[in-house]
Amino acid sequence: MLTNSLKSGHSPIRAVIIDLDGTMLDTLPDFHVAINAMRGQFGYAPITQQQIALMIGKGSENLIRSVLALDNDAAGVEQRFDDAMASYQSHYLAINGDHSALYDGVIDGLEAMKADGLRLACVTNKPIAFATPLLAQKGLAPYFEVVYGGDSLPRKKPDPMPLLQVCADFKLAPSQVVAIGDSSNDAEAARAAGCFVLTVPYGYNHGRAIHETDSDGIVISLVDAATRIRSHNNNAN
Ligand SMILES: O=C(O)COP(=O)(O)O
Ligand SMILES: [Mg+2]
Repeated sequence: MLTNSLKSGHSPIRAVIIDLDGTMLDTLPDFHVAINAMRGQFGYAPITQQQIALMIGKGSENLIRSVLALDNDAAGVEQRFDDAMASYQSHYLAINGDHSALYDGVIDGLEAMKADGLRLACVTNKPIAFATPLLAQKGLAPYFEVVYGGDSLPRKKPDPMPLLQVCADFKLAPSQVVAIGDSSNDAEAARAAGCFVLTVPYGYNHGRAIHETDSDGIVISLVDAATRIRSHNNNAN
């Protein structure tokens, strides 16, 4: 049961907003290849997946600034930002999905949610031009009625804007919606929107244990999440 469902009078959950990187797909190897291709072009030494994992979660601009900051002062970062971003984007699009894999239980979890009549949206901080072909390539696109990338709206997670937009699209109150993600960005956005939030422990949370993030529960897979939502709804009014 979702923690907050212990409150009396809770309504059933009707929709689920699911994060992409670190929740449905292990995309770290794609980031690694694209970032090091960009770094090679600029004459910078390759960096490790572990370094990149700490920088993922707040969208491409934040990632590129963090990567450039390894070799540049603040002025150098801004000076090289546009060229580095263009290089990174072309390298990423060239390999998008080639080195990424679905986490266990993703398809089964999405199937279970669909079977339970839940509406599904994907909200990612990944640019929409990366997210759309990636969802299609991995067979995830048909599950989602709505997809928002980090550049689809004026503000991205941890701002609640994309989650509130999904609630509006689905004509649901935030209290009828649960977000599932791997990072504090997802949890903060959900809390600010007034949605429930479940977290997964296997993704990228800026190097922090997911237990440090405030949520309504930690689920080991999307199958586990589907089970929690079903039990919440069985106890709802
Ligand atoms: O691209 C990122 O920074 C993270 O994307 P996510 O929101 O799907 O985890
Ligand atoms: Mg994520």
